[in-house]
Amino acid sequence: MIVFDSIVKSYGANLAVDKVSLNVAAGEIFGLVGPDGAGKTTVIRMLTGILAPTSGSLRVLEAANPEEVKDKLGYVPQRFSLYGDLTVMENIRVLGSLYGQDEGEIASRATAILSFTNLLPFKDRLADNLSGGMKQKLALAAGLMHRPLLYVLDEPTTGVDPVSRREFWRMLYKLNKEGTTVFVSTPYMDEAELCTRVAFMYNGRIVACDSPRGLRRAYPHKVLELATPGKNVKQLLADSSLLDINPFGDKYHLVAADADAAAAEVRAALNAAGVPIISLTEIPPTLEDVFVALASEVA
Ligand SMILES: Nc1ncnc2c1ncn2[C@@H]1O[C@H](COP(=O)(O)OP(=O)(O)OP(=O)(O)O)[C@@H](O)[C@H]1O
Repeated sequence: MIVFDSIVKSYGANLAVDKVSLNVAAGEIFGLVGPDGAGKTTVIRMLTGILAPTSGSLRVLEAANPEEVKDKLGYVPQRFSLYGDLTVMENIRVLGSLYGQDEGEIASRATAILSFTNLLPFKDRLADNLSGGMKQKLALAAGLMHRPLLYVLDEPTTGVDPVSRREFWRMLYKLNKEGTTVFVSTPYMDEAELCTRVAFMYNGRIVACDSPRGLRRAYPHKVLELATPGKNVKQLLADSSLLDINPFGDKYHLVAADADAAAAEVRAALNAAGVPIISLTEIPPTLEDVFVALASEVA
């Protein structure tokens, strides 16, 4: 459905996308995951035909130029602009008419989509008066007016509260079950977990691409989760054999080659400093652990 072959995009001397190759099959929820500035938006702009690559070749829905398959492609850009002074229903209808749909088609499709996105009760509300989460849902709804085969979303949940994010993902799943392939970029690792496959992007490059389970399985280290009220953990463990120490919410993830040996070392160092340990246990690596390790390998 999507093939990127050694795609490069540079802005002058700035190499935004560096030899990216991707292969996305029909039916996937494919996640492009990476921090701000990694190059995700640039990839998506090439995928949707807004930007042309500097070099390399791509195919989207069998076409070498995504412009040719625009009618089968839905796109929600990072900064989706709604008409604040129009209602929810009016916003949707405007988009329908942009796609050249006739009045009857627009009316029935708009109602179906607003019902799908749970926005029907708010159809007469001005877009300006929607909450952040509802605005995102309206953006999602708008991109569905023409029943896309491939749905491309650029960081659709950035700045949205966790409950709305979950609901948004439930809708993506529902859409996917109905046969739409989803390509979504996100900076959030919990969202990466929800994808069928994930490409990790860092500094313009894809540093790994696999299912969330496959990515975790390939992780070469052990992770210990440490809960402690101590504040200077990094300093206290600076001379240990730990490979990395990363704050993780109100805990720490300690990366080690040998979990048992590292646990003994950590207990000894914190005990010696009089720092209490609330818990210290080996846990399976999270995708964030995997990404941090991959990013430091290529940095
Ligand atoms: N029009 C442009 N001109 C020059 N440099 C650009 C342009 N657009 C993007 N860049 C640069 O290309 C790199 C990748 O940017 P891109 O927006 O694709 O990243 P991103 O992963 O989507 O991050 P963000 O979430 O911040 O948008 C960055 O270094 C950015 O500054």
